Amino acid sequence: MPTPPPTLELKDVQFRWPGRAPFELSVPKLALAPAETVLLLGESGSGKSTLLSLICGTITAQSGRVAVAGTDISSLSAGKRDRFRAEQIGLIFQQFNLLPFANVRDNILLPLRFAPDRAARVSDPETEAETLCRALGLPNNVMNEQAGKLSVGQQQRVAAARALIGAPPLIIADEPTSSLDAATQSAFLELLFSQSRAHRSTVLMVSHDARLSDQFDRVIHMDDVAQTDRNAA
Ligand SMILES: Nc1ncnc2c1ncn2[C@@H]1O[C@H](COP(=O)(O)OP(=O)(O)OP(=O)(O)O)[C@@H](O)[C@H]1O
Repeated sequence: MPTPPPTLELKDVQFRWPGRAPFELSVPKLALAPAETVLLLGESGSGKSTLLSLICGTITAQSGRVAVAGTDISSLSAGKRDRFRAEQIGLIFQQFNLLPFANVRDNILLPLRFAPDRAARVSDPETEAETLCRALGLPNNVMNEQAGKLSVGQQQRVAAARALIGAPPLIIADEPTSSLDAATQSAFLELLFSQSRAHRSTVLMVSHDARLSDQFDRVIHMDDVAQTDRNAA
């Protein structure tokens, strides 16, 4: 069988933050396969967030290729990039970024509003949101609860459901477990992976915490994928 194209591919990427203390990041090669779960480890300041921003297309590289699901993000206009991100990438942030006054249902369904193709994959959004809540271990009847009133662990699961709905090819998680104890972290990852595998979504998670390594298919370190220069001229 032919090898499927990578869900994420970076090739000869060069990016430089401008300013008085410029920071340059270069990534010669990085590829993630469909349904792979990858932990990206790195020290503070090593450029993890910069790399995630390049992958999400919120910043663009000066040169090189950053392709998600086969499309080079730099080939898209800024407006098209926003829609592309909503279609192709499920995001779980460190602070979850839920709308605190909106209910769980509206939080989970939010990305579908900006991503018609992703929405089209969900025949019954309400039922799909409920199914994800159940699979992620949220209590029954949580859909009408105000998101800001849930526990931190529950909010994290709502954020995961929001990222997973409509099965985007790539899930990006930026330190989503840093505020949780080890047992809760591990249980959350189990749930996230069982759902991402069911949808064949690739997961790229960034962390400082090497103790999570065993749960992932592959662990990569910033030092191994990227060269950085803090004094780039
Ligand atoms: N918006 C920006 N403008 C200019 N420089 C920036 C910007 N964002 C980050 N940098 C610089 O890029 C470098 C890498 O920062 P980045 O946030 O990517 O690292 P990180 O590995 O995610 O760190 P942490 O784990 O502490 O979040 C730092 O030197 C930082 O000062």
